[in-house]
Amino acid sequence: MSKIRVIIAGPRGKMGKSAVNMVHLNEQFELVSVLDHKHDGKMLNDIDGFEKYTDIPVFTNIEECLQKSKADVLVDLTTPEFGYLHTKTSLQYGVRPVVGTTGFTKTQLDEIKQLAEEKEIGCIIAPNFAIGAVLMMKFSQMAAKYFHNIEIIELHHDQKLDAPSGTAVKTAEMISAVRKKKEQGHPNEKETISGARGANIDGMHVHSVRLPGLIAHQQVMFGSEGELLTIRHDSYNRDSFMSGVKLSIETVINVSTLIYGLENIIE
Ligand SMILES: NC(=O)C1=CN([C@@H]2O[C@H](COP(=O)(O)OP(=O)(O)OC[C@H]3O[C@@H](n4cnc5c(N)ncnc54)[C@H](OP(=O)(O)O)[C@@H]3O)[C@@H](O)[C@H]2O)C=CC1
Ligand SMILES: O=C(O)C1=N[C@H](C(=O)O)C[C@H](O)C1
Repeated sequence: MSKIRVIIAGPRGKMGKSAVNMVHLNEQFELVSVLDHKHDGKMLNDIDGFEKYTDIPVFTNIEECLQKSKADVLVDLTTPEFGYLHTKTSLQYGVRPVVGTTGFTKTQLDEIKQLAEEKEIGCIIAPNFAIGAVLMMKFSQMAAKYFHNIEIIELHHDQKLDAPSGTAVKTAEMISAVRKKKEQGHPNEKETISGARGANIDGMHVHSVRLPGLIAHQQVMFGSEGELLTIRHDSYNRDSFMSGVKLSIETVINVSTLIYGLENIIE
């Protein structure tokens, strides 16, 4: 069976490094190139820390990268702005995107869905690749059928660009699909300092903590008369996300539409 040819966008990043390693170690994948806006004309093994990866060109331009790489899949682990551009361009060139980058708007997600359907090309956007995090979201959705009073606290490292996290937004969306509509808190509650109650997604409040030392953590709190249920997930390193990236690369090859969230492909 021929190998799945993979491009990684953002190889020097925290996630990109782990993804380069995972693809390199996996016999069914071949890393054919990387997209890195700061290393024009070099090979990957010219970049500090990547010496062992030989014969892999580095492109700075997404179109040139897609034209020359003859890839099946582009894995994007960059920033919300560039991740969106890379995803759309990749679909336009018939290369299937697997997107871990978070911070896309609803309108951007709708555009990507429409483009994937027009082109009949698979695309997976996963706000969280960690299997435990996907279970945390599914368990929260189950609990929300019984507990309607919910607050979400997400905690991340202080280099994160987007808030709230993609995982928190996805969790709130999954809960909203089953929860009776409700505005959390007292009907007359008033913030004396703006932002005190966090972001509001469909009446649920989402609180974003940013501290050095953290990686990626979330707890969903369900309050009821005389009891509190807390569902929590912690990622302690970026390798926790790699089984989900691997599964997404294997899956995206066989689908022809947008899949938003790993809960849609995990049995
Ligand atoms: N779905 C999931 O499970 C997970 C998703 N994420 C998401 O993945 C994304 C990356 O996270 P993380 O690795 O922590 O972030 P980092 O900041 O460590 O890495 C991002 C990398 O992308 C590079 N980059 C920026 N713009 C471009 C561009 N135009 N072309 C190519 N490379 C570019 C950056 O380079 P430079 O710094 O030189 O600008 C940097 O090396 C974020 O959106 C994050 O939220 C993170 C963890 C898990
Ligand atoms: O930036 C991160 O680190 C992470 N981003 C994703 C998100 O926004 O949910 C996934 C995970 O939480 C780590």
